[in-house]
Amino acid sequence: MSTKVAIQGVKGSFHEEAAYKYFGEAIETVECESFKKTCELLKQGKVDYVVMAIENSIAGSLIPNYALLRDYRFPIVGEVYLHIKLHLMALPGVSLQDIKFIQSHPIALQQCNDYLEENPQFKVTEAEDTAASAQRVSELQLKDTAAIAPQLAAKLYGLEILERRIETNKKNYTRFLILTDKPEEKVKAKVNKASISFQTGNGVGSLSTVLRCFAEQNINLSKIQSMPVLGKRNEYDFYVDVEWKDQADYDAAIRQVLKHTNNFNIMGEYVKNEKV
Ligand SMILES: O=C(O)C(=O)C[C@]1(C(=O)O)C=C[C@@H](O)C=C1
Repeated sequence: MSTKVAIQGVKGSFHEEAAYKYFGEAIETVECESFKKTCELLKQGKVDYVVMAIENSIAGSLIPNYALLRDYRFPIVGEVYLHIKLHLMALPGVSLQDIKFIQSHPIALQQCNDYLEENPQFKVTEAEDTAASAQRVSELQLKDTAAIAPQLAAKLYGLEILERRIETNKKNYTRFLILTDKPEEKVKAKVNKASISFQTGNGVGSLSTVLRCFAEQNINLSKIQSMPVLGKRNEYDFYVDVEWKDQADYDAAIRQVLKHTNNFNIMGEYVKNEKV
């Protein structure tokens, strides 16, 4: 039986591309209409993994997904970075002059702001995800509508690319997390990154004391995100990603951090995705 991976969106979306990049193409991707649905399927044992976007280099963190990580507490077992390349696509035979409407995922639209501003003749509408907009153009045979989507979606839904690489910033990356409820035995020597959450007191220097523990052990902090603790004023959960070269440095830093934090949780230890 092939590995089942829940993705937000339909086949041909960046989530599917991220799943293929991490697992290879011999998997079965399971389409979900929301990130919450992907987590529910994992909880019910209907899939083996979830692929979840967590941040984009232009749009920033996907904050609601931090709440899902907090609520479902699935271990993070890996990460994938994708170079996001966006194309304008339409039915075969349709030319740019025929296009009146453009559809895509709101984040993808945001990433193509310059192109859309330079072409005010197009009426822009939001879709559930990039590939769903390509699927709709194809299924409804919309001759006046183009989708902004990845190349994979053009291939899958039989569309032709009218304009290539219309994203404003060509250095456009999205980071995805790989979640599961049955963590694999990782070869400890290879693991070099972790996602951790904790709370600190609301006092002078309490967060900097924790961060110093990492710095003193030569541990690189690659991301920090805070989320309010539900129902508690001025109290936050901090989510940090850390990277290391020497496992002993990481172990020592964690021993120190434990002395200065509450609700400390290692959400996952995994291999950093170096190749983008
Ligand atoms: O619409 C898609 O194809 C998605 O996979 C969603 C998504 C996102 O959630 O940010 C993924 C990567 C890109 O940044 C744009 C959209």
